[in-house]
Amino acid sequence: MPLSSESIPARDIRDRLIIGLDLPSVEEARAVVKRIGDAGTFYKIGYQLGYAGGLSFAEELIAEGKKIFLDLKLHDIGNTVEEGVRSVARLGATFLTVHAYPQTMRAAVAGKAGSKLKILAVTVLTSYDDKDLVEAGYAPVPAAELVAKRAAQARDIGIDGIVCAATEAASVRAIVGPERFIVTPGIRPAGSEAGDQKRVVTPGDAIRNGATHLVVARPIVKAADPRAAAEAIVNEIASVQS
Ligand SMILES: O=C(O)c1cc(=O)[nH]c(=O)n1[C@@H]1O[C@H](COP(=O)(O)O)[C@@H](O)[C@H]1O
Repeated sequence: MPLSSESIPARDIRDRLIIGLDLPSVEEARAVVKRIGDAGTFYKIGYQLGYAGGLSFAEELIAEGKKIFLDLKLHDIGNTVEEGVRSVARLGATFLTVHAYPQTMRAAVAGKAGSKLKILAVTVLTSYDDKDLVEAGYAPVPAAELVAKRAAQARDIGIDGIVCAATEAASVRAIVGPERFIVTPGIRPAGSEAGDQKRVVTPGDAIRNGATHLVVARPIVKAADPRAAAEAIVNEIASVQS
């Protein structure tokens, strides 16, 4: 069963919104986190901030009681991924992404052994549609089909959760079973700009489709009032039965 907003306490509903700190410096990220205050409990740090001091900042936020998703999207030879994941596991983050290639996923599962870190497998990026897959060298395959194949492989390898577009969350749930996390970026509140995202869904529909967590960056961190933008999404999550 997907998480139900009726059966989980309010703090856990806030945890279902992961705010992407896609910002150029720790100073700017710290200022945004301060403005969001207790409306934000779970933050994602990816390439932009991660390569600009963001890993130390992640440890700072963890020490303050926030949850951290390190979106490093690892993909390399098995030994490098395994040792990299082992290093990340020591930081105390909650989630880490790897690309959903079987070798990479197996190495990540080995590297996190004995830690609390949860590995999320990125299936097909939400900025890709079927045409982009062909351009990248794949034989014509609908993105949803490739997502399903990779989700099944992730399940068989013992990955903790799947990153996919919320358009595929319901079919992924049927594949991975009731326990795994389904984390969906490409979320756009009604009326907001899609930007480079192609498979976009509103917060409410993503939860209805079975997402356990929503990843939202620009619609919050670039908003005139980031706290209000985060609160509005949390309220939308809370209003939906899933
Ligand atoms: O792994 C991710 O978080 C991710 C996977 C994916 O398929 N699509 C995707 O957009 N993301 C990340 O989710 C965030 C979405 O940002 P916004 O489009 O600004 O909300 C970015 O930080 C992306 O790096």
